[in-house]
Amino acid sequence: MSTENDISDSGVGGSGPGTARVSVRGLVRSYGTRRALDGIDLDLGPGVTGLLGRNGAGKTTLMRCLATDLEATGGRVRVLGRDPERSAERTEIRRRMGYLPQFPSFYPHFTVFGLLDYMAVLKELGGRRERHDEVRRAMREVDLYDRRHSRVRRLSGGMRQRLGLAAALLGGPELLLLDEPTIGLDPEQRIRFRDLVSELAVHSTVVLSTHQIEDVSALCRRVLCLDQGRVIFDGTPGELVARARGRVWEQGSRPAEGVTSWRLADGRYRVLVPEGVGNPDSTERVPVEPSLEDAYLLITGARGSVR
Ligand SMILES: Nc1ncnc2c1ncn2[C@@H]1O[C@H](COP(=O)(O)OP(=O)(O)OP(=O)(O)O)[C@@H](O)[C@H]1O
Repeated sequence: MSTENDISDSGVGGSGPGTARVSVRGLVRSYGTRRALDGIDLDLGPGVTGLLGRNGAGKTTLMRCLATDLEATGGRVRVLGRDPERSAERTEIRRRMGYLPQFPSFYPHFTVFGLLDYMAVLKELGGRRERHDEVRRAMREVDLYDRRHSRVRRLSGGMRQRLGLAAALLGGPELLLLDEPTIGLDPEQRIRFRDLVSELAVHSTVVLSTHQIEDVSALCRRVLCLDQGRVIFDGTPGELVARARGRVWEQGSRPAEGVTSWRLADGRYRVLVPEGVGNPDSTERVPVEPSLEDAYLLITGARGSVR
């Protein structure tokens, strides 16, 4: 019989409750009277899971609970087989996890190398030589090695984001929590990021909270959509897209209210028809294959014209 500690050490496994790196039951997190998370159940194994949801849906709150940065108000959380409410176990989780917060902040006067080395010390990564090797590896992974002597305050926004990612990668974490990691990255760096995360996710569990639907399409085997602190979809990107089939159209004129629509570059309109609403009334409408973004907008109940 496997125990929770076996799980964390196994390095492999699916996403059932017995083998999960992250296991959450009935998680509630409130801020005062506002319930940001309202009963989340979740088991995550290796691979990349995308976390989608509108602003305020609860994504960052969930990430912070998994990162041991916020305590749950109710429910049960296990990360890498450990209980974040127990001090010693919390420390062990932090040692074995990488976390890129939504708004990472750094000491501006440190150099890139100095800052990462400092974080590696806090993570208790090996002796001096091993630690420095690991810092160099992380800098190369995010293409910051040439900037290792630069002060943090002199880095561009995208470079700072990559610095945060390098910090999260230190020590080869079994669990990587990335909260909007590709904000500010140029297309070349974004591709590099996807390649890196995809490679890591062969053995690690990666949770990617993002508004960049293309990143989810490119990287995620599994997608969770949150709405008002609840999981409203849990499945593959393909299953999410399948739900939108027959509900996406293009037409020449702006549709009546009650559907989501926006004007395209060629002057036509893309129209998303939610369940329970009749199809568009235009005779020149054409059904089109939904994208993941269409499916996401439909499931989160976007309404009205997007201008
Ligand atoms: N520190 C806080 N104090 C009070 N309320 C908070 C706090 N942090 C978040 N909230 C509230 O909790 C809810 C969920 O916020 P959260 O930041 O988790 O959403 P999110 O899905 O990450 O949003 P975004 O996409 O805008 O980053 C929101 O209603 C938000 O206003």
